Amino acid sequence: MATLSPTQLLPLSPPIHTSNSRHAHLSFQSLNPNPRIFSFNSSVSNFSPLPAVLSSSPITTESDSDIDDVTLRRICEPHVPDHILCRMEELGYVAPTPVQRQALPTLFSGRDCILHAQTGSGKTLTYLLLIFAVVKTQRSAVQALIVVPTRELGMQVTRVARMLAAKPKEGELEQKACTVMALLDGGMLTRHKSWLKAEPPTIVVATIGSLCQMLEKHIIKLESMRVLVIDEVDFMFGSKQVSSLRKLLTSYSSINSRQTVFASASIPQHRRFLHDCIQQKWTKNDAIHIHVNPVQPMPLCLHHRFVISGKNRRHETLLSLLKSDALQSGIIFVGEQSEKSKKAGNAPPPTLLVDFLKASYQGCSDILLLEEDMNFNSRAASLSELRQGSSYLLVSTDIAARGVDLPDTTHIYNFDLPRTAVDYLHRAGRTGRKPFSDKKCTVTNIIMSEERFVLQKYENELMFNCEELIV
Ligand SMILES: Nc1ncnc2c1ncn2[C@@H]1O[C@H](COP(=O)(O)OP(=O)(O)OP(=O)(O)O)[C@@H](O)[C@H]1O
Repeated sequence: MATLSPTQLLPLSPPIHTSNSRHAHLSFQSLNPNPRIFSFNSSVSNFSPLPAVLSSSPITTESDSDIDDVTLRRICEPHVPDHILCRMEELGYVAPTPVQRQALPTLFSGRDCILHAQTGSGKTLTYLLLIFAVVKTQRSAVQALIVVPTRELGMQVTRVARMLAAKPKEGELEQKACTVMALLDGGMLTRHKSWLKAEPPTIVVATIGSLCQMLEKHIIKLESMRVLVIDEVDFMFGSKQVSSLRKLLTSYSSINSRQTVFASASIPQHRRFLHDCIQQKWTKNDAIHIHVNPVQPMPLCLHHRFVISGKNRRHETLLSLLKSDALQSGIIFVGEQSEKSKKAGNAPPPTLLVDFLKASYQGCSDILLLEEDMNFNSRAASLSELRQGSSYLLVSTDIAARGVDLPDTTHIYNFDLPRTAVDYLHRAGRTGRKPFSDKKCTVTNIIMSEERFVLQKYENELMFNCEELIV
């Protein structure tokens, strides 16, 4: 199984026809000269003609004005219980985002789906609403499983699911409240064991490592699972845990008894992935790829800049950017420490940067660190502190690049360039996360002159423009 890498994207075919021109789609295909390298299933060597279900068609046949007025409630009724819809509205989810408008009717029809839409477009609420439509809280069994790549993303998805699942008001319904368990690496598995034995939760949000431990010991059972979601699917298939993921998709439950949803903002070679999903029986034959806004992989509200800086001046460059941006809240992405540097006993670069900022930057009350080597409690504490603070500066490795939702983030700084275009897309997507806001957010790259061509390559692949800033 090969890992997924950045691929060049190019408009390939003419728009796939839709009955409504506003939903017209273009398909993209990787230009990678050796497609097997990036395959989700390198064993599939001969391509049969691609299945006819490759791209989404418009789900609705309503007129333009109806579409403009449509509410999430209208799309979800009668599938999602009313108390969940009320809670959803209390939380401020009233109008659907494009992915919700396009995907929910298909999801409610029971089809397996690859949910492919920009960062910050509302994919989490989309699959959670499907789950709430399907599960029956009277049954005492795990009925929905959401698999995520990191503990941080798992905590966030659990938080949203629990907010939506808040107990029905007294007398309103005889229903039991829906329970949500977070089964995440670094958690207390003994506590979870007792919970699973006493009364299985309705929804489980899990990282694959912890989940497999529970599955192998038969502590968690998935026979009653009706919905399986794999979030950040391209990352999951490119990770070391791919064999566990394949096993989960094929051995612990049957595609016929569950609905399978794969979600991500980046699915390189998505046509091939859909093909492999069907061939490998990870999904049913009529699985659909719903690709929202394929001509624009990067959210339009982002303004991209770059600053050329000498290697030894990057801390000062960052400091002067922070001062001139007068930012409210931002994330600074730093590359991982090399093995050589670790062996030499050097402090990790994110730690050094936090120390530098604490000593020299007064513009932000909270300067926090998030990196893989921190213990799980400190990682959790960093994120929950951020969610409470009104102004923050988070210094992080790519651990915060996928899925983490901090809607108040207005600025992203790439102190080190990401390794791939896909990584750039996800880092940049940690800002501009208020679906109905037209506020511009900024992504700034601090680069050395010899890195300009790398950034240019990302601009071409992801179809955005980066403006030079002289500081
Ligand atoms: N219908 C809606 N109305 C208002 N806000 C919404 C709606 N749906 C989602 N949001 C908000 O949009 C933000 C982004 O949503 P979400 O985290 O689901 O994005 P995503 O598509 O999963 O992004 P990523 O690919 O980066 O993980 C969240 O803060 C969420 O609360």
